Amino acid sequence: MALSFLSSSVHHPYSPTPPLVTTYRFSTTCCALQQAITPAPAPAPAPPTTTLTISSPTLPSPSSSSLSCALDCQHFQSCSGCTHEFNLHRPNILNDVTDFFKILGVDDFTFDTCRLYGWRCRAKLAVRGSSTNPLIGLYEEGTHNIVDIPFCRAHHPNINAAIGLLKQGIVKLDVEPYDEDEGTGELRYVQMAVTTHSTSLPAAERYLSGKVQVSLVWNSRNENSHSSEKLNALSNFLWRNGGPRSSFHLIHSVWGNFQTSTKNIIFGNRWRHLLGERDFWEHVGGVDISLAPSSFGQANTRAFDSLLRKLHTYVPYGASITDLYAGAGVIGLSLAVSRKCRSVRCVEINKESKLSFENTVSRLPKSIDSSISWHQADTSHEPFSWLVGSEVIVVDPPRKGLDPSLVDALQNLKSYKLKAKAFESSFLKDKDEKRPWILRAREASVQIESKTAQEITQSLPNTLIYISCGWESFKEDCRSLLSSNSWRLEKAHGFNFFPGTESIEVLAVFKRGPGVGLKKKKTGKKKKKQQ
Ligand SMILES: C[S@@+](CC[C@H](N)C(=O)[O-])C[C@H]1O[C@@H](n2cnc3c(N)ncnc32)[C@H](O)[C@@H]1O
Repeated sequence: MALSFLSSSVHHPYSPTPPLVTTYRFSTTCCALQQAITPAPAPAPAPPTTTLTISSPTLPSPSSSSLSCALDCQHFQSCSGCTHEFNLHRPNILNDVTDFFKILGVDDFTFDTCRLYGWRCRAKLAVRGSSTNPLIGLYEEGTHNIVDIPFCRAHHPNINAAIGLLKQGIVKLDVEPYDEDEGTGELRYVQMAVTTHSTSLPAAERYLSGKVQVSLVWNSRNENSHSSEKLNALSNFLWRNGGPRSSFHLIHSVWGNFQTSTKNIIFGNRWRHLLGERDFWEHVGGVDISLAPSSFGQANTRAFDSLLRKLHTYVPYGASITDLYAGAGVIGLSLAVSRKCRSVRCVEINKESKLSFENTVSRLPKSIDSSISWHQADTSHEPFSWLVGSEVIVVDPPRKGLDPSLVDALQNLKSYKLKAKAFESSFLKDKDEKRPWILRAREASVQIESKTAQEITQSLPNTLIYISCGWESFKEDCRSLLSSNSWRLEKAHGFNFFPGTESIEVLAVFKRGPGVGLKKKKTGKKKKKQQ
């Protein structure tokens, strides 16, 4: 087993002084290996619950793998971010996941353990405390107390460094952190997003040299309020000390977001670009993607890339696809390039993602000959209209899973189609087009036509690819889809998107048509041999 010293130990001047703990992580040749999980190995004996503190570095023996894949984070007891301290490469939930898929006939479920530390490239953190002692972190479980997490092991190391710099700025400029009880103070939250996309660096150095886009959530209506001078001063401080002219270039850009609501909503609707590059580029799934701070972005960039590459293998070349719950359309656009899709429709409720989608499209290879569209719409309204006309449907819903109306449409595709036909024949006599899926295609929020004329078909999808970050809701949706006999489950893969937690990301591939139901339990009776 190959082990490497934690490369994030490169000490940045704004990183807080690290504790005297030497840690190890498996290199990609060990924990990040793809494992076929059949059957699940017996759980490793529980290691002692003391932090692994080693004064002089010695490599742990291979038998201590549970310790080597330990979180080893001093914030573990108080911070609510991580729930598991050991065996980060194998979350406890995996046994349930493996069993679930096995019962449904998927024996070759795989699990990609991905990067175990420094994986989080996007973090939203509360800012509380005082201007002399700011606290930046997550809530303690079940409370509204903030736990300061300067040494978080999940954060990309440059997020921790940027937090260190931000704290210095708060103290120096006397910025008042938000007080939830009083509704007073200036800085409420900060979002840190890391881009690891600098092609001016050798590939091996890019990840750890990532630059941080800092979004400061300011407790005012807009940038004209009396406290915004301080926001600008804080932004300038970050730029002067962490921007391209500083001795350690750490900051990619600084944004302001304005929020005065007393509710538990992090962002307000108003965003202002303050300093640095406006566009934030990342490279995943074979494409350059642009992500505005207001758009959804996956937290684990590397794991998402692995998932996308696996997903590509399930989409036929030249297919027409619809990407539901699409965000900025990263999945759809990466398929447009890698699978040369004939058409790609992305559907997303958040209008803020539109600009990011358009930016990403602007960098797609010119050779792409695909009809591409992005629609700001609620998938739960008339979902059938988004299902018709594509061979492959990709769904990537939030943790709560698919909207019930979408599950219903997926379960009853054929009857919807019959209704649609009746609808169509009653209207096609009219010159005016009334079919909602055709009208929607025309009214796309963003539409890029293919160079080759594309026929709008009314075929039904044959493949459904479900990407899930919510295991419990996935199980429910999966059972509903299978129980309708409209879909069968063909493949499933897991990805360690959130090491240290009880969550994993699942990629499941369904094919249309009835499949084998739940495997019957063996009764122990031998079947008579057929003569
Ligand atoms: C887990 S994210 C996936 C985003 C995108 N697939 C990606 O990987 O970047 C779920 C997305 O679904 C969107 N969403 C939530 N409810 C929706 C709905 N009813 N209709 C359309 N989109 C929705 C959210 O705004 C969010 O962007």
